Amino acid sequence: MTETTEKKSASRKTAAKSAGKGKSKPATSHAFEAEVGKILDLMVHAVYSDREVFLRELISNGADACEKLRYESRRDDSLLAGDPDLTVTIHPDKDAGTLTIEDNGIGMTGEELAANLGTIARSGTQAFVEALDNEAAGTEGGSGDAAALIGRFGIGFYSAFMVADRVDVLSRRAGKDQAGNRWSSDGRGTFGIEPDELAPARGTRIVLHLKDDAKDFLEAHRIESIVRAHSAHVPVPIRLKEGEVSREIADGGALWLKPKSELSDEDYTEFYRHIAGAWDEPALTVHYAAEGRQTYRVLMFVPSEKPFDMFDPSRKGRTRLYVRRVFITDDAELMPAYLRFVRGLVDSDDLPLNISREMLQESPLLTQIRKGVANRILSELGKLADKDPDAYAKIWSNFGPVLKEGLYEDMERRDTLLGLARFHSTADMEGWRSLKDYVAAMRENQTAIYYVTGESPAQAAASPHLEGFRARGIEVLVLSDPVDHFWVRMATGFDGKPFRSVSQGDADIEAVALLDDSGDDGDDGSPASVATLAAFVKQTLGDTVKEVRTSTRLAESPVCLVATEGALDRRLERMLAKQEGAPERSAPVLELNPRHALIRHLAAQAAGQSDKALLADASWLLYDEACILDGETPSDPAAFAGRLTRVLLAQSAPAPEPAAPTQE
Ligand SMILES: Nc1ncnc2c1ncn2[C@@H]1O[C@H](COP(=O)(O)OP(=O)(O)OP(=O)(O)O)[C@@H](O)[C@H]1O
Repeated sequence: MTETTEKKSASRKTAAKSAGKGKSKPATSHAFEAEVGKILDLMVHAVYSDREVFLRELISNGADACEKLRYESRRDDSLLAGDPDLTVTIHPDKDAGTLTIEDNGIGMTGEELAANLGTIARSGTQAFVEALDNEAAGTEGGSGDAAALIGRFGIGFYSAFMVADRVDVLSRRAGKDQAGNRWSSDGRGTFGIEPDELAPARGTRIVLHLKDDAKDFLEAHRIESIVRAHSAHVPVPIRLKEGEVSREIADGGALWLKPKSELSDEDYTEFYRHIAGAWDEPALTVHYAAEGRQTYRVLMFVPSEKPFDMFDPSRKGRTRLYVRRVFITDDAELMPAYLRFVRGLVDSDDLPLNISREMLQESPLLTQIRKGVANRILSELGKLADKDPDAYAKIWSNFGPVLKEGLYEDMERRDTLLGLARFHSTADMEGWRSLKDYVAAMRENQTAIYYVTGESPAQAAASPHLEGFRARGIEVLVLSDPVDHFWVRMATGFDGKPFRSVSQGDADIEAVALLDDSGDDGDDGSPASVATLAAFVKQTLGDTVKEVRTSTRLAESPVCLVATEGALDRRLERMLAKQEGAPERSAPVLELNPRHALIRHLAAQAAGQSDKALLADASWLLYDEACILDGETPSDPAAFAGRLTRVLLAQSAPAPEPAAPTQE
């Protein structure tokens, strides 16, 4: 169990326990969970122009409650007794100043009222509250940018407090002899629960005592237009009750059964918002019927904004499974974890209606559906990438880090996913390059797809390892998502070209011509003396480095560190070193740039009769410099400072008399 879920269920239990007590005493007051308090505070003080969204949220909850009852009634149809037509009814009462939203769905017991309407129900909510805290820190009263946050987050039941200064929830669980209860609150810190037989015979009645500035929500035309805009396609009919007369204002027809030609973008957007509990537009809509070995309909959406729970440790998706229009569960994990940001539903004609949620995991029919849907989503993403690269790039910037998890989790679809992957690269730091683009732009004699890793694109791009690649016009992919470290080690390549880190093994790029070789006089120092220097440096550094050698990957810097062939990437190693039980870090290779003035100068000294103690200091300084370029600090700052002082002193000393041996 993660920390959040642990906390959540603990607080749910406490709330449920105190509610249980509440039943024996007439009205008990309970404190809201701290996080709820924050959300409520936001709702009560909301200066949010779209506050009509509360109605969509309450209708959505009512419809969900009806769908849950429809599911349970398959095993026990007595649950529907006397009232089989599931509906959500909206009832404005101008005299009382109340707006009532009632459903005859599953209902809640007293315990459930306390647990569901006193604590945080959703996994993303914790992240929402954190985002809220950050906003509040920077804004007056926290309501300015908070409004934008409300818009990004499906706000749920608590949104009622945007328009009401008191909310009563009367509810009775479906089933024989269930007691009715009333939950009541002004949204300021506490709520009460008491037994109340005025609760509906089955389901939930939510009575909003509207604030003075929210009385326009009592107008029938206003309600109708909100329902048309936000709730026309919830899969349960909606009725409007004026006085004693009631009429249907939305028919509850399953939108996904309708042909695409009859549906507009607005219809899809509204339905997406209902099913995803979101407020953005879908960035991609996938709607189709599969016919063949089995028949099912699919309506899936890729959001245009990141859901708050995208990196929740549970990695669970929230797609819904229906069987012949009956909602079964949103926990069937229809999508592989790396597509968990996709929202929507599958409606199967062939699964048995009485399938239990437990049996779903083993169902071969469902396995087939899962496979078909994931393939289809990936192929639709691919089509979008071809047809509208900008729209696809937006999806990739939001969900690329999640999709990339598939590169090491889903071997079967790895090539498809590599085709969908986009990267920043040294050829285009802002935009997105595909591997196809990369391969097309490869230089003559280039044999591999090169990448550099770093904590940010800017940091990765500043790496000295890139110099030789830049000088040869070789494009390098910039990998800066934590997930990159994992897939890139396992990827076998793309289009027959292996992936290679620029900071690992032999750079292997000599065969690629320099873009501008006018500055290159072909003089690599004297190869013999650089080799002598390399041998001297290796002898001085001992086991600190595996090897010292001349480099092709450097152009401007004198030195750099690289990992040996087959070892872990140095950045990954450093990242892992912070964790417990990490493997010991392996000794790197120190590479010297034979064209660099400093290396040439030192090579000459190594070959001549110079002061070897000073050259040893310089050797260590070269190593320290390489560490610094690699983003690390010298491991022994005092020794580093000592060497630096001695070398600088020798530089500024007058004539090069035979130098006195330096004292260690
Ligand atoms: N009309 C209702 N009938 C039965 N249960 C309800 C009703 N309204 C709310 N609930 C319960 O209260 C919980 C919290 O509702 P809330 O709207 O805050 O979040 P949510 O509905 O879980 O989130 P989302 O809107 O994203 O599905 C629900 O999950 C549900 O269990």
